[in-house]
Amino acid sequence: MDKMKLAVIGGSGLYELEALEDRRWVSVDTPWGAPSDEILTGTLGGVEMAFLPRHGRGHVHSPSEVPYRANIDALKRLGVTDVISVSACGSFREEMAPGDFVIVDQFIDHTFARDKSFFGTGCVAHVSVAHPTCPRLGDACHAAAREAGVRVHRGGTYLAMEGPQFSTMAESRMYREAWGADVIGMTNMPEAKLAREAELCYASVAMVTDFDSWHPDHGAVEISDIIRVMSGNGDKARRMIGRLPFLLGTQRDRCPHNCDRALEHAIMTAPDRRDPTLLARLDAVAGRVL
Ligand SMILES: CSC[C@H]1O[C@H](OP(=O)(O)O)[C@H](O)[C@@H]1O
Ligand SMILES: Nc1ncnc2[nH]cnc12
Repeated sequence: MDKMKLAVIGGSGLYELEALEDRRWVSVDTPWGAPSDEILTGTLGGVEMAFLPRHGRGHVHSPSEVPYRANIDALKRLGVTDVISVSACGSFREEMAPGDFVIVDQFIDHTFARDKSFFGTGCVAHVSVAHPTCPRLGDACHAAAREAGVRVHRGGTYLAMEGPQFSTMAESRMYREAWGADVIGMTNMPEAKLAREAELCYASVAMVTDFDSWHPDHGAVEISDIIRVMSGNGDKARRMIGRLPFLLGTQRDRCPHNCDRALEHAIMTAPDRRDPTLLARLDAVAGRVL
């Protein structure tokens, strides 16, 4: 058994976790630059926690400019084992209404202007993201949301778009009808891919704020509507997070889905052809296998 250290990455509307005890905002340097903000460390129900506001306090980073690699590296460097992403999203399904939570289990990565891997020339690696979220952590989020009295859906496909503009109506209909997406947001990719490369269990809780722009009765998505729903969603997220320590406990078994062994056979570059400079940058993320 290892010690559980749980991180929450807070999205739009979630910039603080007031309930953390022994709280301290810490600055973490990474070889990939600075994370979105300092990281709040502390405990909740006896479980070690870290909280990182994805857009920074005051919402300073746009979705394309969030330093995704630095964020995941910094959490790994702090000893985090499990990451819960909490995000605002639009919905493509009538039954996934504003105020509902969706425990995402699949992604369509439609982003194109972001660094998507820790690896590259001098150390090439290919991890599997066929199942990009951790079912064990997703189950805990589902149970926690239910215990918190939230209407929650287990499973859904999240379309990650580049943004920052919302979709056109034609795009919205295509994502929904032709691509089969259930919800849409701008941030969970490459975050989920990077968490897998860093051998972290990753679950995504998408909090519905709107029906994007496909719905005949709801018109086009407007930021004012999103902000109105967001604060209620933030309160629900805090209640859900408050239940997690009791469901997860202070110790963890190895991940039964091998999230924490994702790099086991992933590195292709021959040991004698590896670039020492890149290897040094990979110390936290891939130190276990290098
Ligand atoms: C505030 S609406 C658009 C914005 O909200 C979502 O952010 P996050 O995923 O961090 O909660 C969405 O992805 C966009 O970045
Ligand atoms: N409709 C939408 N599209 C993209 N990101 C969102 N975040 C919240 N609602 C969204």
